[in-house]
Amino acid sequence: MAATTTTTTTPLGFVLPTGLSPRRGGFRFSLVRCSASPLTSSTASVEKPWSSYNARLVLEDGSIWPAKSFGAPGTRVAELVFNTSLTGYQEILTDPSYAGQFVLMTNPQIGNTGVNLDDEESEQCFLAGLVIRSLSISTSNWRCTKTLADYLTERNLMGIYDLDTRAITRRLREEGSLNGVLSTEQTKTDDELLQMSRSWDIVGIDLISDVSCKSPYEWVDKTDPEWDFNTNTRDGKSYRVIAYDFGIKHNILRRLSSYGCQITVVPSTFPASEALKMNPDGILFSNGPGDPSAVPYAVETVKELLGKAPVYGICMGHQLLGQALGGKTYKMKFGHHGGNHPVRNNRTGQVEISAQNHNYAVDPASLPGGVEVTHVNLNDGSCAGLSFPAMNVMSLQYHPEASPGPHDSDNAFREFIELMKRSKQSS
Ligand SMILES: NC(=O)CC[C@H](N)C(=O)O
Repeated sequence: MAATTTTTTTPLGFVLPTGLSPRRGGFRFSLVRCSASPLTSSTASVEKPWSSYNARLVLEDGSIWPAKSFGAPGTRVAELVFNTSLTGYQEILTDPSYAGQFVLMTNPQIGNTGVNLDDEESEQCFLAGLVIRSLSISTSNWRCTKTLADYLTERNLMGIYDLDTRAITRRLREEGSLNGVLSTEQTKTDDELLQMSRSWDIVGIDLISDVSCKSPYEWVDKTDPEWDFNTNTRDGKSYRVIAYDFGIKHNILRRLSSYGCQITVVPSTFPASEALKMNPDGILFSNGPGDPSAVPYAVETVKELLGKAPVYGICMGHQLLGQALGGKTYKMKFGHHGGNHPVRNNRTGQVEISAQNHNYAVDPASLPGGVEVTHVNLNDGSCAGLSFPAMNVMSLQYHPEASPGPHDSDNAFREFIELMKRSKQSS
C-alpha cells in the first residue's frame, strides 16, 4: 500500500512529495508515491510510435516512481546512477562497466538520434535498464538504423520514461546511490519490490566475470579511416599490447590500434605467467563493472605483472593498480557519470574536460611513497590518475577513449606509447 503524503509542485510542474527524508540504513517512510506531470499537452496527444505499458521504479528509500515502459517487460533489481551526458546513450548502453546498474539520463529528452551499428562499445548491453524523462517521438540522424525503443526490446532490456528524473537525481546527489527495482509486473506489490531492493547489494560482488571475454582473441580494428583522428602524432612503429578484459570498451581498443598497437585481448582470469610468455611491449588493464575490492584475483594478476612491462590502467584498471601498489579503494557518494568532468593534469597544470563513469575511487592517502597522483578531479578533488615511474605504471580513473564524451584526454594513449618506447629502448 502506498502511504499518503502532501505534495508541492515545482515551477516546472513536477509534483514532489514533501517530508520525504531517506536515510541509508534507516529510511523514515516505507512507501511514498511520487508523480511527474505530463511534459506538454501537445505531445501527450500524439500517438507514440512504440508500445508502452505501465511500469514502476521502487527505490530502497521507499519512494515509488510510476512510469511508462518502452523496452522489455520484467522485473530487475540494480543500483541507480545518473549520467549527465547530453547524448551518447548507445555507448552508455553498451559500456560493460554499467553491469548491475540502472542508468538515469539527466538530459530530459533521449532517443532523438536512434541507434546504429558503429557506436557499440561491446557486443551486448550489460546494464540493468535505462531511465529517462521523455523518449523522442521522432528519430532523425543519417546514421540511424533503428529506434531506441526497438533496440531495447530486441535486446531484452528494460527502459522506462515519464518519471521525474530531476527529482530522482537530486535525491541521489543528497542521499547517495540507491538500489531500486524496475518492474512492469502489475502482480507484484509495491512492498514486494521494496523488499527486493533492500535485500540486494552491489558492494562486494564480482561483476567482472560475467562481462569478460571467455578466451583470448586478437583485436581486428574496423574503424573507417574517415573517423580516425590525431593520426599525425603516431611514430609509425608497432607495439604488442595485452589488454586484460575486465569489461573492456571497444573504443579503448580502437584508440590503441589507431596509435599502432597490435592487441591481444585476454580474459580477466588469464594467468600473468601466460601473458608474460607472449612477450608484450605493454599491458592494459581495462575498465569494468562493480566493486574493485571484490576481485582480489585480478589485483594478484596485476601485482604479478608490475615491473615486468609498462602498464596502463583505465578506470577499473586504475583502481586495481591502486590496490596492487598497496593503496585502498572506497565507494563514493554517488560517483561520476558524464561527459563534462574537469580534471587537472598536475604535471602540466592543464585542465581536460573528461568522460567519466565510476562509483569507486582510489584513496590517495593510502598509497605508498613513490606513487604520484598525476590527475585530480576538480569537482571534488578526488584522485583521477596515478603514476609509479619506477615500474612504468600509468593509470587514469576516467575515460581517455571518450565514447561518449570529449577527446581532450586522447593524448594519454600517446603517453602509453612513449612509455613502451622508452622501456624498449632501455632493455
Ligand atoms: N568504468 C569503470 O571501469 C568503473 C569502475 C568501477 N566499476 C567503478 O564503478 O568505480
